[in-house]
Amino acid sequence: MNAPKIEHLAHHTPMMQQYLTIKAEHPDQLVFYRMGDFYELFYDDAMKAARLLDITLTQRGQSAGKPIPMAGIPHHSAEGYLAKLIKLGESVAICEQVGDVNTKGPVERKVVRVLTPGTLTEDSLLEARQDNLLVAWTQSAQKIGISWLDVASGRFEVTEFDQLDAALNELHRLNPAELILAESCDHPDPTSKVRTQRLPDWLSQDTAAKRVLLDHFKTRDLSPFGCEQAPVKTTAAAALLYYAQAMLQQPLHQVTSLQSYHTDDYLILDAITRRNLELDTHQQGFQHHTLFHLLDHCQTPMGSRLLRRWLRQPLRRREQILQRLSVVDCLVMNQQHSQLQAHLKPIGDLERILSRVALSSARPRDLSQLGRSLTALPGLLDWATQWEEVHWLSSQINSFETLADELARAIVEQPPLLLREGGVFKTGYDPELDQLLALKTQAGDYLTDLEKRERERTGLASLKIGFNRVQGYYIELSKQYSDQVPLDYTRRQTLKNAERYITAELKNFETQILSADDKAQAREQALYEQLLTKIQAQLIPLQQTVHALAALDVLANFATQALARNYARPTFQDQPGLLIEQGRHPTVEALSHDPFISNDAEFDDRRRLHIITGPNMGGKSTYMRQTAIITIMAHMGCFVPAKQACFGPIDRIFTRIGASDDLTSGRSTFMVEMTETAHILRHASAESLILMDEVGRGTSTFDGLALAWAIGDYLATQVKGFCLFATHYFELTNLAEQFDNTVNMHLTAIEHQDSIVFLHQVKPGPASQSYGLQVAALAGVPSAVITQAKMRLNELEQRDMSALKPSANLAPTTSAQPQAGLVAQTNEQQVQFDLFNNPEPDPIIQAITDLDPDQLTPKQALELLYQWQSQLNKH
Ligand SMILES: Nc1ncnc2c1ncn2[C@@H]1O[C@H](COP(=O)(O)OP(=O)(O)OP(=O)(O)O)[C@@H](O)[C@H]1O
Repeated sequence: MNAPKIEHLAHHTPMMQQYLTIKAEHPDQLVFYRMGDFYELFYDDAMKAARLLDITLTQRGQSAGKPIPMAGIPHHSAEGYLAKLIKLGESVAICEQVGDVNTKGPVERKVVRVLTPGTLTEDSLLEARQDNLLVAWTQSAQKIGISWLDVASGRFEVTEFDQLDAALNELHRLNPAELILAESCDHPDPTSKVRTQRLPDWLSQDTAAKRVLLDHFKTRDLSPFGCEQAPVKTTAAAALLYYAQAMLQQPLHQVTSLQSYHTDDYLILDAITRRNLELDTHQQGFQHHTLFHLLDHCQTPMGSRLLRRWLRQPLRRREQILQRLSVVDCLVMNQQHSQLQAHLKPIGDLERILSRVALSSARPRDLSQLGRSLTALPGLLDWATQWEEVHWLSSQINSFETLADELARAIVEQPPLLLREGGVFKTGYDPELDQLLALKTQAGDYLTDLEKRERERTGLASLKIGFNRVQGYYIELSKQYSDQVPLDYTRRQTLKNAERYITAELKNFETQILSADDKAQAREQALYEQLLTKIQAQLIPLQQTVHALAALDVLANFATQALARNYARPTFQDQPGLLIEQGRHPTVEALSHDPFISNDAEFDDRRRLHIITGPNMGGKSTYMRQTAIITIMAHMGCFVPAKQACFGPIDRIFTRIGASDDLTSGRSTFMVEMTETAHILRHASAESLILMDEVGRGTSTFDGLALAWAIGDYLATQVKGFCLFATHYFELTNLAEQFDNTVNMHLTAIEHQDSIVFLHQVKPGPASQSYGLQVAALAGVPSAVITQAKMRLNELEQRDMSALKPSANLAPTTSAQPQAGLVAQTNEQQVQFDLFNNPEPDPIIQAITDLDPDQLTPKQALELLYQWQSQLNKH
């Protein structure tokens, strides 16, 4: 049932009027309306929450003559429900009671926080080892601006693009939890399921956006952020700050800088490539069996998150890569990886804790974790002084000894979840708090003494002193003694079998003790705030330390992996090329029980296009993927699964692997294949690494072969990138004879007793056989089918169908010949046409064949020529 319209408020109860006013301000969010120990949802919100959370839908009386649908969630267990709603893409406005509960009418309530998927800071709502990004997309006539903000860590970056597809690629890389678009901006990716928010257009004005950023960073202009002459960047960044501040209902103190970046500084991997290479998500959507899963043994969650970022955005700048590699090398050579990891182990998720400190929402356990983590720093810094190679990182780490000492003195080892539960501070930290707490402890002794005295005075051994929240302290006596109570006892409460009394002395004690309790709570609150302020004052150096710690964590992890898995340090050169000696596929190697066969890959100006043939299951895809993965690992600053590897400049990696229908966008297998191929041919450069797996197989044999051939030709002559081109069209092996920069490679297999053994070795030259029937038999195709296929194959071979087999003596076409004619230009291929199509002989060719030219006059010959030409023009 829809929430009633705000203009009909007068018909409602005062409480419902309050609710509806608040709800009108949060139409897109589920409003959690606090009532005592519950959050209540009403009307549509109640029905939606009941459905999504599987909680009971009830009714709460009537308002405006109609029943109010209602669903409730206990306040103390709200986090679990919130996590579920956020995971489902919902947003929730938390509306708390902020006024005095004793006032007449509904207590004042206010939305104190709006939880949306992209603005979370609570650990319980976030994945520990994954970033949670809020992304803004802005557009002008010429440029696209993209900014991203990780509210939970405070990292904030911005960039801009001239090209839509480059911007879309970046958007996919960022994988936003929530997207912000200006009101007038078309959605860049209409098929996306990411929650999208529209921002008012006034924020698209450069001056308004600039003001938001200047106010936040308290700077005079935007030049420190590289946004001065870049309106789309300014608006994108401002949109994020504005939105996130509105959701958190406070300034984002954890956001201390804005970084401008250029995607050209990184090895560009598009979404298809990341998916095909299974960098951090398996093709089937899970995280296991991915490169990230294999490599991530980081000690801290922030290390894991950084590793994922590095994996999705490898570097191109040599100095930065070498800086990382030199740390890994130092740790490996000196066997220091486990020492460093031991120093990092006690360090918690400081990045996110600091953000909560900045927002003053850190909980007692955040502070105890911060304290424990800081005490690990002096030891780590001591260790670091020995190793020159880590200086660029360790120089950014402070030891924060004073702060660590204060936290160690202040916070108990196992603090309660919430500050208001009390008991957060250690005895001895604050004398005033100690005194107030002592009163409470002494109170126990005092009450025992008072109880003893009253028993003696009344002679009633069953007299006892008790406390409850409503009545406060009381003396309780069984009803049978009512006539024996002293005169100074005043009755407080009558129960079924007992009477409760108060005396002046007990009342006096109660006043003192209850005020001590309040005072102790207020004192704890004040001490906690002081502590937060002290940490907040050091936020920037703390954040700097944390970033360096995360990087050290990833590099220590790389060193551990390098030693455990026998990886080698890659090198780099300025000449174009790429050389991998004895490379291995890291995840296939790790998951397989059989030994992995290593293979070389060598690219230079004479070996740019590699045509790879070989049987199905021979290892072509594995070989191609490992070449790309090793390249990515090297550019992350990680050692690689190879004996050695050397890289010239590489700008992007493209992959066209596998084929599947893209049902969501209504594209067939072949359409997907060609769209991806078109993207590669249009964007790849001479510095790109390109993997093409079985291009053309999604259509008819001849179209496919013709396309594959033309694409190979284009890659060799126009793009000239470093390309591995796996194919079952053996005709393509002729490209190597045509082009100086093209070579043939094949995967080896041998026949053994009517079966096939894959050797998985990459060798020069084309494959000699396809082994299709043997692989089909291995896969369990019924023997009757295999036998019939064999007979059919024999028949074809007898008809000299050599074009169906690998052939070294195919008549090569020359590059001067027009591309479209390639297929029909070889004898064997002509036979293929005949085999499948049985075409009628062309009447013109037939006429020429039947003609005796000596019998024609020149005029007749000319007439025939005109006639044939006009016939041809009609076709
Ligand atoms: N170098 C290798 N060492 C050991 N095992 C390998 C190697 N390469 C591939 N394999 C194994 O062989 C299997 C098949 O490899 P892959 O998928 O790369 O073959 P393919 O030639 O691409 O096959 P298809 O043409 O049918 O796509 C892999 O799943 C892997 O288990």
